[in-house]
Amino acid sequence: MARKKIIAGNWKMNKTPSEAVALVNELKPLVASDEVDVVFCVPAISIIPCMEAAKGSNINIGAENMYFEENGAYTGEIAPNMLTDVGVKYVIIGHSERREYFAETDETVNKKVKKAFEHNITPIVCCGESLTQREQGVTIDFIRQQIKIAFLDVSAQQAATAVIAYEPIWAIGTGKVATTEQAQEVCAAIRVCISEIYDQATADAIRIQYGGSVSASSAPELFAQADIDGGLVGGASLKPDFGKIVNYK
Ligand SMILES: O=C(CO)COP(=O)(O)O
Repeated sequence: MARKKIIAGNWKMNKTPSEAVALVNELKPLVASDEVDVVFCVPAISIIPCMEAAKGSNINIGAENMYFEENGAYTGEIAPNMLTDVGVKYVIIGHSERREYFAETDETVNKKVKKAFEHNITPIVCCGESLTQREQGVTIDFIRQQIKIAFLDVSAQQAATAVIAYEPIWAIGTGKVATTEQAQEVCAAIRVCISEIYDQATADAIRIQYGGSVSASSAPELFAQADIDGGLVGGASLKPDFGKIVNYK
C-alpha cells in the first residue's frame, strides 16, 4: 500500500522565536508540496509564533517533547493539552538526545506515547542504536526492544497512525549518514516488529522515517527505499536545503 511520506525537521535547541519566524517565512515557499506531509518540530517557545507564520501553508508545526502527565508540579514541563490548545498535531518522543541528556527511558517514552495518543497528537517515536551496539551486532535486537516497550498498551488502531523515526546515534550530527542498505534493513526490521506486535495491516500503515545526517544529496536514495517513509532531519532542516529534501524527487 502507498504510504504518504512524512518529512520532519527537528530544530533542536536552535533559533530564537524571532529567528524561527524568519526561518518559517524563508522556507515556506521552498517546502510547498502536495505529495508529502511536512512538519517543523520547533522549540516550545517558538510554537505559537511559528504557527502564525505558517498559516495558509502546508507546514505543520510540531513539538520536540511533551510530558506524560496532564498538569501539576512538574516545573519546566509542557503538558499535552498545552500543545493541542494551540493546534499541535505532532510531537517527537524519545529522541536519543532526550534519552542521553535528560534521562528518558523506554518506560517514560511509552508513557509519553500513550499520552500523546490520548490527546490525538501523533507521536514521532525515536529509536536508534549506538556505534558500540552496531559493532557488537545487536542493532536489530536493541531496536526491537525499544519499539516493543514504546508501544506497550498502544492499540493497533493508534499504532497505525504513529510515526517511527529510526535514528542511529552514530549518524546524528556527525555527517556520517547510514548507508541506504543499513537504513532500509533496520526500517524493514521495525515494520516486521510492528507486524508481530499487531498485524500486517498495522505494519503496512505505520510510517517509518530515517534520521541522521540526512541531506539534499542523500535524501532521494534513502526515501526511495521500500520501508523508508520519509525523514527526521536535524541540521539540514534549518537551511534552504530542507526545501530540496522535501521536494527530493
Ligand atoms: O537527530 C536528528 C533529527 O532528529 C538528526 O540530526 P542531523 O540531521 O543533524 O544528523
